[in-house]
Amino acid sequence: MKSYNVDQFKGITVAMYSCYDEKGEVSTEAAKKLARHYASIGVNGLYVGGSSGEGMLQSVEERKQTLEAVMEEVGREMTIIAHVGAPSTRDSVELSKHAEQVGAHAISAVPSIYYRLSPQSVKHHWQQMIDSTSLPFIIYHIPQTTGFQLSKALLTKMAAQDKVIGVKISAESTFELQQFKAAGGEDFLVFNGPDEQYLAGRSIGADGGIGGTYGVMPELFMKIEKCYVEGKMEEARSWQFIVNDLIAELLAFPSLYGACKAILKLRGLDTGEARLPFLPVPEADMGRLESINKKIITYISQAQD
Ligand SMILES: CC(=O)N[C@H](C=O)[C@@H](O)[C@H](O)[C@H](O)CO
Ligand SMILES: CC(=O)C(=O)O
Repeated sequence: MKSYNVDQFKGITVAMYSCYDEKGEVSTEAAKKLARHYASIGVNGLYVGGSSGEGMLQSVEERKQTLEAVMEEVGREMTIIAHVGAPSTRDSVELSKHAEQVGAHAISAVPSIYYRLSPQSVKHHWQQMIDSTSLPFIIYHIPQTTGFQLSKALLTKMAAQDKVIGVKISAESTFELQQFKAAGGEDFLVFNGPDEQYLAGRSIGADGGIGGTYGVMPELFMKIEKCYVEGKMEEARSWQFIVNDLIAELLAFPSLYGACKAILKLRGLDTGEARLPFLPVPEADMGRLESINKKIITYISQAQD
């Protein structure tokens, strides 16, 4: 049994999008407003500075500022996971210590990126972060972007530590998800990564999900979760299909993050543009984006009926 309260991480965790001002600088004001918005609709947790949060495109200082703003605003009401992974172990450890100082509930990290690393190097990289704080640690497995294939053997070794409470798995294999859950044991948390497979992941053993597109429609993922918990599988499935059609439309823009952030802006939640190399929504596509936004809003109101 883990000595940490793992239940607080279950359910829907929004991977927060980056928050910038009109000049492209980190905006703590926008981060607070966005975090407050999620708290107000009853989202369980936030994942800060991950893929959707563009942590890899930000300086260590910018990442600290963002996390501090989120903690200040909602740290007492929501479960906050700080993504502290950076290419260098040094920066990752600095971010880990900072996350503990400001009261985050857990730290999480991808393997170091760019270099092709041995499993021993990745294990050591993660271990330095783990040993630098008393916070629980969540592995972030996203091989399609990092290139690192986390083996069941390494996962099992990591999960044996009390502090390693879970893995967020963004690989699209639900087989791998199930195998990781089995390897980690009953109270080892597995978070579904691909939003398109939330229900599939949940059905095969995931304890909850952490996702980027949740950010523009958390209510719909909360609805899928509710239907699943109540055993209404057909209804859960029909909501997942609705969500998937929306995600397919969002993926057709030059950048998914750019499109989602533009949707938030249409709703009065201005988080600035995604940072380059992520492209903004082309002017010519704004009409299409507006109609997707309207569709999402309609579904959200139906989900709440
Ligand atoms: C690479 C990436 O951003 N992955 C996210 C987290 O796993 C997902 O939430 C996706 O954004 C989502 O599933 C859309 O494909
Ligand atoms: C964790 C995740 O889904 C993201 O960072 O986008």
